[in-house]
Amino acid sequence: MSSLSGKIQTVLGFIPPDQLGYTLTHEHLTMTFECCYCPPPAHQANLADGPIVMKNLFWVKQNPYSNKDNLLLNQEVEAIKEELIAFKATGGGCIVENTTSGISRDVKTLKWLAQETGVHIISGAGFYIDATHSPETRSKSVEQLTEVLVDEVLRGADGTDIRCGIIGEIGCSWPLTDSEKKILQATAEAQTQLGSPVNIHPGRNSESPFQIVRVLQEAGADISKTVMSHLDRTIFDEQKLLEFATLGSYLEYDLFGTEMLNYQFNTAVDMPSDNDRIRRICSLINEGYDERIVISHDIHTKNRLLKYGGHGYSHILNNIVPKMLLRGISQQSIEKILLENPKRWLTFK
Ligand SMILES: CC(=O)NCCS(=O)(=O)O
Repeated sequence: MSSLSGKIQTVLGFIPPDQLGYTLTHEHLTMTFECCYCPPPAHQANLADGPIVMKNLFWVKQNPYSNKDNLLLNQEVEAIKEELIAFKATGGGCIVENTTSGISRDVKTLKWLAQETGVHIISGAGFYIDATHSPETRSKSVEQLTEVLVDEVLRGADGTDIRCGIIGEIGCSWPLTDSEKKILQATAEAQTQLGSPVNIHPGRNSESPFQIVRVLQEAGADISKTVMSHLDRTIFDEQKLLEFATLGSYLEYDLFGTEMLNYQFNTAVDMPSDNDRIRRICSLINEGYDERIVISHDIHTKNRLLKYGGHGYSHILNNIVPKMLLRGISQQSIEKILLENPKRWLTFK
């Protein structure tokens, strides 16, 4: 049993699990996303540079990864502080901040935001996708990577004493790279030592979550304490989703608020709408999985903030929960999805 057993670790220290409150399990409050910049087509090249303004807002919403300014969420600390104050006033309690090494994790700013707003913030240990791995990260053995993860949870991240309360989001591509596989193996080992919650970012292929679970299981991970993120853009076939659900991870629908014609990272995919997400969640509940579902917005670009006409961090509490109730999801299931499941996941074993 680890020294963290029974505790939840925020950037301000431990909290008793009962103090958590309604929790968004996958957000970003400060990060950069230049690693995933997608140049616009030649006839729209002028839209890549320059700020977000009313005139280009719809285009940015449809092409969020093609405007360079939009990728710098780290420039919006004041706007995000205001949003977190509103999130708390709406009944929100906690935000799990999934920014890992490679996309500019900034635990000092997370600590400041937690102090200023009273929202519990939980920071993530580990590494984003291969494209962001440094030569030093690539050269590490599984044992050395495990040490990094354990250190970020037990001692602090990025040269500070601010400790991470989950491992993740651990970035995986499709196909999985050697460096990502080593990090998954290290994640399993660190999870075994710490009893920690884990969050995984799968590659954009419906086989990716299955492959990741296999790698984690072979390395001894506890899948029941692992969240599989971004299922909304990853598994579309209902039978396949139910097959995945039997593997025992938490099932995360975390792109609430994202509605777009073309999904730039995989144009073969039609990005679901919020109504599609709610329908999927209804069917998972009907199949008996309400104790495994968690939800979030995964805000990672500026255009999704209220300041830029976006849905903001309170969209789920303000708009999605009422729509879920309207579609027959019970208040009891909502309490599980927003409170009980996150609490169980976030409490160290
Ligand atoms: C920050 C991050 O990885 N967000 C996920 C974007 S994706 O389109 O679902 O891959």
